[in-house]
Amino acid sequence: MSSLTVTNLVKKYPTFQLNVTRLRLDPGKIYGLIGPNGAGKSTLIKSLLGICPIDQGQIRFFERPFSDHQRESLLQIGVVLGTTDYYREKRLVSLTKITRQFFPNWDQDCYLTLCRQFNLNEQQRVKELSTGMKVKYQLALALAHQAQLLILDEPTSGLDVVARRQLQTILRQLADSGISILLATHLSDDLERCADELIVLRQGQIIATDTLAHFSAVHSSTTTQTLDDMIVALEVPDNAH
Ligand SMILES: Nc1ncnc2c1ncn2[C@@H]1O[C@H](COP(=O)(O)OP(=O)(O)OP(=O)(O)O)[C@@H](O)[C@H]1O
Repeated sequence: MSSLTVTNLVKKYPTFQLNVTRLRLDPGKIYGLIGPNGAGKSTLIKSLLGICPIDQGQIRFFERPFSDHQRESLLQIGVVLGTTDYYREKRLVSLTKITRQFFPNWDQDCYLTLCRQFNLNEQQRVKELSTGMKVKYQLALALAHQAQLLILDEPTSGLDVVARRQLQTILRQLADSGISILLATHLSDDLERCADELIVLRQGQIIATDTLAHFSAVHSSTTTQTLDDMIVALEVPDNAH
């Protein structure tokens, strides 16, 4: 069973158009969604989640059409979208209490373990958290409702190297347990350490999907070429080098 299937998705903005003819995510894999600034990564993620209405296309989570099964689908998905500043005055403990009511599969032990791992103090208010701590909190919420698919928009960008490595390890373990993960990132470190497959976006279109190993074998012209070099060569048209 696929975790996500997208067919002929179109999302139009006045100066930008996202066109995804086909995309499929399978359980147990981490998909690195990459592309230069403005390529459409966040637009794709928001379109998938119904945050911005699409103009055309079919989205199926766990084989069910999203348009007819929004609530059930969203219960199976964990989401981290940037570091949105919400409910700044609330303590984490109150925010969690509210959040968990929406999720029948909420696992409080898992949530508390993650808070400990991430050094999150539940008595703190949202406004007192650093950027990285906000990301960690969102992740703890996403993971505690036992989502089968995680959709993460640059979750590691505000994290220090220790927290980033910790998160990469957690994501790998989750994928190995059968969870599917869509990870939008600008950090090749994330890709090298945990992605199984790459989805490369440019100007609103997927220009490549490949396993990391195959991508590296095909696109590496020299043994010293880094993953960043290969991505730049693929994403930036020749005449723009
Ligand atoms: N609400 C909006 N209204 C109009 N245009 C938008 C809107 N949101 C995004 N866009 C446009 O869509 C394009 C893709 O933006 P998007 O944020 O999806 O890119 P991205 O790949 O996530 O970029 P980054 O790596 O910088 O986060 C950009 O040209 C942006 O200006």
